[in-house]
Amino acid sequence: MKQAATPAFAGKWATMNPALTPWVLDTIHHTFNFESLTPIQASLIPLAITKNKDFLIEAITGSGKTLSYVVPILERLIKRESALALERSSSTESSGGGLRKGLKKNEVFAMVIVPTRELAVQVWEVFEIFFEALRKAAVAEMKDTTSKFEGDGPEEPLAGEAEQQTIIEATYPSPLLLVSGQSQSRSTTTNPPPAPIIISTPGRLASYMTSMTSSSSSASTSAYARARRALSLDQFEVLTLDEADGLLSSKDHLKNLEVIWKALPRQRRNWLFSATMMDLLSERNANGQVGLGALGGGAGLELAGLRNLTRVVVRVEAKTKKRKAGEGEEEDEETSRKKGNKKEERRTPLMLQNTYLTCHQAEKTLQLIRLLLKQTKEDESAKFIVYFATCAAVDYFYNVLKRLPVLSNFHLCSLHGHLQPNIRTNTLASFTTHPSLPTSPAVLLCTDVAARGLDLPDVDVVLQYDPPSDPKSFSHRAGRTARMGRRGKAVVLLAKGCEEEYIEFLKLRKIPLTRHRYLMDSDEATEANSETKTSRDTVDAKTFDLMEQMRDIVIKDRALNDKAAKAFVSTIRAYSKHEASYIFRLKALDMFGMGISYGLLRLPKMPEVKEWRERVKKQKETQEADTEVQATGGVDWTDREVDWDNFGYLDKAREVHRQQEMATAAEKREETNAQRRKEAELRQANAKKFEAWSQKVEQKEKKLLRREKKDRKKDWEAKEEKRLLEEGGGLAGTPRAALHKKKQEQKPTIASPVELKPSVASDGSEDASSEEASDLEEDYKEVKNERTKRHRPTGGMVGGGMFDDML
Ligand SMILES: Nc1ncnc2c1ncn2[C@@H]1O[C@H](COP(=O)(O)OP(=O)(O)OP(=O)(O)O)[C@@H](O)[C@H]1O
Repeated sequence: MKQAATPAFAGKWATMNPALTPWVLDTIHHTFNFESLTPIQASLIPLAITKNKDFLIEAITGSGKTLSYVVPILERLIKRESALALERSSSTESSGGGLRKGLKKNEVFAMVIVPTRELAVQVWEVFEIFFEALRKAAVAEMKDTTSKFEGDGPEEPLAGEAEQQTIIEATYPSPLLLVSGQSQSRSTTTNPPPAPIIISTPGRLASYMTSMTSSSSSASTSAYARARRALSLDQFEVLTLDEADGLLSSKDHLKNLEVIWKALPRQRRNWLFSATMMDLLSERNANGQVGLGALGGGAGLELAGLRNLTRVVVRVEAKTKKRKAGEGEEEDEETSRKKGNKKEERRTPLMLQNTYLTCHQAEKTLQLIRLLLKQTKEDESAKFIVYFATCAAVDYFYNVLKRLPVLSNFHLCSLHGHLQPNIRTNTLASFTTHPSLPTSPAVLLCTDVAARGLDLPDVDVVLQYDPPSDPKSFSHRAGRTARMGRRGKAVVLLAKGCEEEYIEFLKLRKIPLTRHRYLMDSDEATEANSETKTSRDTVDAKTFDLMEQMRDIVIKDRALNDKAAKAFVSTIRAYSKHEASYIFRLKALDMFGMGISYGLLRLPKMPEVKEWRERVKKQKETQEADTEVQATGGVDWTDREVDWDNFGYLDKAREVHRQQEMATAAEKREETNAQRRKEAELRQANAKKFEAWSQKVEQKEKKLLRREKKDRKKDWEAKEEKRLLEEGGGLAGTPRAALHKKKQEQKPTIASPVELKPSVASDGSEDASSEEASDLEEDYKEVKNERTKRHRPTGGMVGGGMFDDML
């Protein structure tokens, strides 16, 4: 795997026009051991040295962009120093020391801003190589002068060696490195003095500039004014933003950059570098604005005074062959070129074998492990980088994978933004200096903190466990391998049946991917069955063995279970924020598969999981086609049986704390329960009281109602009586009797032995039957009166009337 192809070069450093300062050229030749320029260096360096323009630069990863700005900054600095030295030596402001030095101690000439502390350290180291060489040259020059003076007989005493060193270090101070947890320069003070070149992340630089307030500044002074006063920026010339698209598409970075831009003089050179620089120009912001003006929700590059940017773009062309659909392709571009295939523009290195592997969500960890094993055994790879979506996921997988027996010979390191700065530094050093061999490979598990700009030597394979949320990161991640003409391989894991559209998406961005075959267990791995496996619908049985192995690790320490849950939840949150959200749909994310792949003991309680459970249940019960659930390979979920109360932390202090918390919680629960019981009893007692009272009220109300009813009846009867009196002179008896009669007429319900017929025909005339009816009515009344008499409760007799006899 460690073969290297010749990178494309474009001319020699020695013959560059304009010629480089001798000690700069010397350093490139003898310290870096570079003889030729890369295409981007050949295109940009002469322009950047000679033209007073602002540049927007895009060139693929690992193509030497760092030297493309380091060298011009140095050349411009040298020119400015000479000019000032001349100007100032004739005035009283001579810097002294007898060496050619024009800038004053606090005068800043250039700044390089990068998104991460690791990249800042790396850039600082490149500058420092030149400054070391410069100091060595100055020492040699001094020695020369000394021996000359000694030969000639000195006129004044010369400085000793230690003193000379101090003068030289003060004259050529190292660039000032401003990053979290560290301020590296020759100075050891916490707030180091400025040097001609400052390298920093935006946040640290902005706070450095604003914290260096002058004595006259007040709280009301603006941040920019304070920043301007803090440093002497009169001689400022070059502002470089490396990974500029990353910096400018982050709101946090933009806020800090605004402070810096406003403090810097408008008359300056701006150089913006990235492997994906042009993506930024075509990106839309939330308001639909396109291009530079759209950046940062309106802040835009115009804040930085960037208007007339000259674009310098170096792309690669690859010869590609026509492929048959479904063909297993794993061919690098060099092989393709040799076969004379047609040209295609691309934005990734030619020597990068950029691939994707599809598998079920549940199989991702299994495939990751098989990739690591296969690459070391078959391709002799020794250095890997594995990208995850979140810090928590890196942390968890680092802790579980390093305990898996199958990876016992791997040296695992973890790098993410939640680690302390010194741990980050040590991790990176441990990864880069590890004597990686296929028998003892090194693996860096990380987030996008290590996606951009890091020049980690000899990385053979980049694996993306989670595709990046920001598609721009994809080529930066993959670009940590195949740098400067070396061969390299990148594999992104995509969930089968739902994430494959990403392949087409990247193709449109000129990042073509080829398919990587699904990897079988080494026992059964043959090309033939691997190919069949790619089209399978069921989940690899080994997935569940791995899940149990991971669970066995997690069950040993509750801390791992916490990490697992955090990793799972944070990854789901990150998934929901994918910029390509129409491809990476949260709705289609197989929660059970993910839980299996993470080796979880139980699934966290979150709405997304609940929803997924319901969908799987529905699919099972109703057999209703849910394509997203079906695409998972039919995995189900079962919690591991765990005695959660007795599942403790290995860390003793933490376990004691948990036990205490449990005891407190139990006490609290008991208190709450007691309180609840008391409340319930009180409620019951109150209810009883209320019941008795309410019954009384009810009875009273009923009584009142009855009285009202009675009164109303009386009123009505009185009215009726009156009315009948007025109308019914012809009716027999007293008004009350008439009323009684009328009532009887209206009361048809008591069954009479003979059916009563209407006494008045419908036309109003009396008919023959009406007399008969009237007689019958009289008989009936008599019978009824008789019965009523008998029914009167006299002598305690109950029941037994005429109708009863009839039964
Ligand atoms: N002219 C050259 N000849 C040989 N090697 C070089 C040359 N210039 C740079 N390199 C080496 O190439 C590697 C990649 O360079 P560098 O880190 O500058 O790439 P880059 O384009 O900035 O990559 P990225 O986009 O990932 O930041 C480094 O190890 C660097 O030392």
